Amino acid sequence: MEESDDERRTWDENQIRKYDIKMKSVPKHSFVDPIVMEIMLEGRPVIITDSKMVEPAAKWNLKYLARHMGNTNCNVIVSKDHNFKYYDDKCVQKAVRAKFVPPHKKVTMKIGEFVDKIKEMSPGGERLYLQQALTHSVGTEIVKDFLQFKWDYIKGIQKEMGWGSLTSNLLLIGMEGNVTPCHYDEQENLFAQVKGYKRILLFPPEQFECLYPHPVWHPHDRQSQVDFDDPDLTKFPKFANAMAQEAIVGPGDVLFIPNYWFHHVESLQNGGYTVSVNFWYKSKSTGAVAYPLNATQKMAIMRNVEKMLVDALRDPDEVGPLLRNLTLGRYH
Ligand SMILES: CC1(C)c2ccccc2-c2ccc(C[C@@H](CC(=O)O)C(=O)C(=O)O)cc21
Ligand SMILES: [Zn+2]
Repeated sequence: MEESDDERRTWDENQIRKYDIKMKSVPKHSFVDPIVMEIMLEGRPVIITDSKMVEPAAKWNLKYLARHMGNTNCNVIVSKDHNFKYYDDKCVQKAVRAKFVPPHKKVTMKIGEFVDKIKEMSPGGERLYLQQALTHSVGTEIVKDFLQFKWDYIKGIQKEMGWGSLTSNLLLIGMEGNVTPCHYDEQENLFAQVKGYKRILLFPPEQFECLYPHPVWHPHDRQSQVDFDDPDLTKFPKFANAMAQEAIVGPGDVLFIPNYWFHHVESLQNGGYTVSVNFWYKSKSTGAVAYPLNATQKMAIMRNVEKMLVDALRDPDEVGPLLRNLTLGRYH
């Protein structure tokens, strides 16, 4: 497609994927409104408008990025369909590796090649998703823009929220219609939308039981097993009770995705390519644990139990039977 500066000023319903999920809207407020920090301090998502947090990135269109990131070898995910279901090939135990079929492949390419490929995207053809950590190596102009982000505002949030260090910023360039299926991360996330529109469905940790994440030792650790395009309500009956909080973000919007909150992310269909920059932070150290524990702490406990069991049993296939023997008929 031609580099059109008159990018879509807005979006419409038929660009949104239709899922059979009950949903309500994520609150949206200007960065000057004190309610933004109130909502964030409650550990709830909020869309922050007009912050100009990553304003210097507004000029990051494909032409500009190709010109200033030309020599960077970028990580690009190639998928045969619209889903980009993250997997971690490092933790794949050999037993599991044999059965695991990676849903996409990871390649590196120069951004110029990436730009040419997404221009020739054919419907039903393979899709690309560039995700590149923003480090000093992406080129001096890009680094210059990055240093001109509103770091005083960003650091103000980090301090008030008591977060740990900024662990990484990912530059994400997605093709229209790309989907990152429902998953959670173990970090706080300030998700800045730079170009194009994305729709995010968020679910609180309390809905863990409705979203059935893969076992911790599985390559798809942290990802929901439920296929939103075709949910199997026999295997995952509680998915019918899931209630999403929907956020549609466009250029200049920043979405707070709290630690351990499940999120499904889609680049709107027929909306052109999208550019996002995320800011992942280590979460606040739990410190003195208050009882009753909250859902996030219980998810962390469940992760530790699974890790301990797979270490103790060695064979991942023995974890299920042992947990069933432990709980069925005894704990309910
Ligand atoms: C799917 C993809 C490209 C990927 C493949 C393989 C390994 C890692 C990742 C990865 C990590 C983060 C995102 C950004 C975002 C989702 C979105 O914007 O699409 C999101 O989930 C977040 O900011 O937390 C996207 C990806
Ligand atoms: Zn994520």
